[in-house]
Amino acid sequence: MAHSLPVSFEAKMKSLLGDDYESFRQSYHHSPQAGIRVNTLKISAASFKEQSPFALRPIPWCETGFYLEEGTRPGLHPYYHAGLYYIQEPSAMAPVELLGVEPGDRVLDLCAAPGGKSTQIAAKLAGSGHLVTNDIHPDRTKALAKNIELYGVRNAVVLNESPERIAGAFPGYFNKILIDAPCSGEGMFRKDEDMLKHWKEDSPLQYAGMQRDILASAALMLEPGGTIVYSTCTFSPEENEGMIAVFLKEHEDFTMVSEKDAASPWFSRGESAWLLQHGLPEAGLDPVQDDAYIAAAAESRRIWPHRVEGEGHFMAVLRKKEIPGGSQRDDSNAIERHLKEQVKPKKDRRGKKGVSRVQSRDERNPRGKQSDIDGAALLQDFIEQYLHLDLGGDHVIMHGQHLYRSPVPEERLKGLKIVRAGWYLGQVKNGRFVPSHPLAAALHPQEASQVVNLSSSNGEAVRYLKGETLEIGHDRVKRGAGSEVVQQPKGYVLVCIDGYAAGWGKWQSGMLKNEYPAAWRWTSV
Ligand SMILES: C[S@@+](CC[C@H](N)C(=O)[O-])C[C@H]1O[C@@H](n2cnc3c(N)ncnc32)[C@H](O)[C@@H]1O
Repeated sequence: MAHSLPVSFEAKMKSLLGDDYESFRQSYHHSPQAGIRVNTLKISAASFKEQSPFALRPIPWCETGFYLEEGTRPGLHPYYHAGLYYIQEPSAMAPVELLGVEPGDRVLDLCAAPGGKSTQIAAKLAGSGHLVTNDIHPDRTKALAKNIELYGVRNAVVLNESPERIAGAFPGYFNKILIDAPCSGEGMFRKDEDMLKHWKEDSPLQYAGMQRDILASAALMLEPGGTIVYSTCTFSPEENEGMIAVFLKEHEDFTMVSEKDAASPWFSRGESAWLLQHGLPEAGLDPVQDDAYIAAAAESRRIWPHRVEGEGHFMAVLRKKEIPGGSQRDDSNAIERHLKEQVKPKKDRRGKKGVSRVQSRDERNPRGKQSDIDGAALLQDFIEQYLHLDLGGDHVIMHGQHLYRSPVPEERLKGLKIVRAGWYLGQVKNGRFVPSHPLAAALHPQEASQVVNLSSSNGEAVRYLKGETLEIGHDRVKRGAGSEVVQQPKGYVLVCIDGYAAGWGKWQSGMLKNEYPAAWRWTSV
């Protein structure tokens, strides 16, 4: 499709790209490539490849990412609802690959909705360490929270905050931070008509102000030796190399990292020389005095739609210098000590392994309700009856009647707008623990005492996802670990699709009552 582009955008790109402009312009005659990224919290990329309902072609910069053939509709398969993959534009998979996330890391995704990169980070954490994921727009955090839950992430906190306020609560705390910045979106013109419609000649400079503030807050939250990846989906030098040059000038304790992807043939280098044409005075940079910062900014990476199969993207990897001979997390150690004093783990009131006494907001309130305090016991009863799971009791917290397993001490989140305090486990209702859908979505079948498996290929899974009650014989209610039939099944069963958790059902006398949440239901015919 040959998009018509804003005249001033075309003129600017022509002046920047020179001889390369024609092939750049030609790329707008091709459709954008669709992609999916396999959710390795649920299935390995190798296993998914074997059972994939779609033809897959590897995306070179992301081991778990695949191109789809044109016309494929991955959102219309039960595997999507079982959280086996995330539908993601191929270039958008690159920034997290550069962040180098490893299990055990403390990661912040500052501009995260709807959660493509957060789910990718969570997959790399593989349940160890934690993710704080945030977006400033309240509506967009709903989609973010839903995706975190659909993908079975157990170790993420979802916030709806400004970066400055998060910085107040987490100084020097994270070792990896992703800033997938709000931007003028020039790289998405081919894929998203809205970006094209909203673009104005001064959009880059408007976004640049925002980006500068976000980067400054992120710098405060990074521990020495830690890494920030800054990415945009736009071409303008003002929001890219210019932003990085200014950041380096204002943060002498940071350096550019270039070696990580030096050998990546699909990424191009940044273009510092462009700053001489666009954005230097506005950014407060002097071409002579600041030449070292301007040159360093070229160590960034660009993805060009006319050079690879993907939309336009920019990425820079920044490292905070280590403190020679010093503790690398001085700040946060002090805060940690302070928090430990405030939140001493209390003795397990039931004396059992599993859920210890719940940290309840109301518990610290002398007028707290008795029902809240019973939350730990009710949850523990549920776990004993239905699950094989050790939640690590100190982390279970209660907000009102709702129980979460939080990966960060609750005190740390005080005063922040919390969308999800962690893995949402369920709620206390009429004196019972009612398990949540996110609890089911993040379980592995072997962690459930009763499992019913539905097939994706005979219509049964779709009927479940539509909210129907299903006839399921006793012989199909199995123990999660193995294929043994449960002798006297009763109550909650984990409903799986081809062996992957999709939600709850309640089994009784050959009928599976549907517990799939109404808001999540399959609505297509
Ligand atoms: C490029 S999108 C993020 C896409 C997301 N990383 C993903 O992979 O799905 C940028 C996001 O930044 C959010 N945003 C805008 N200004 C922000 C700010 N000052 N602080 C945090 N987030 C902000 C927007 O609401 C938007 O969701």
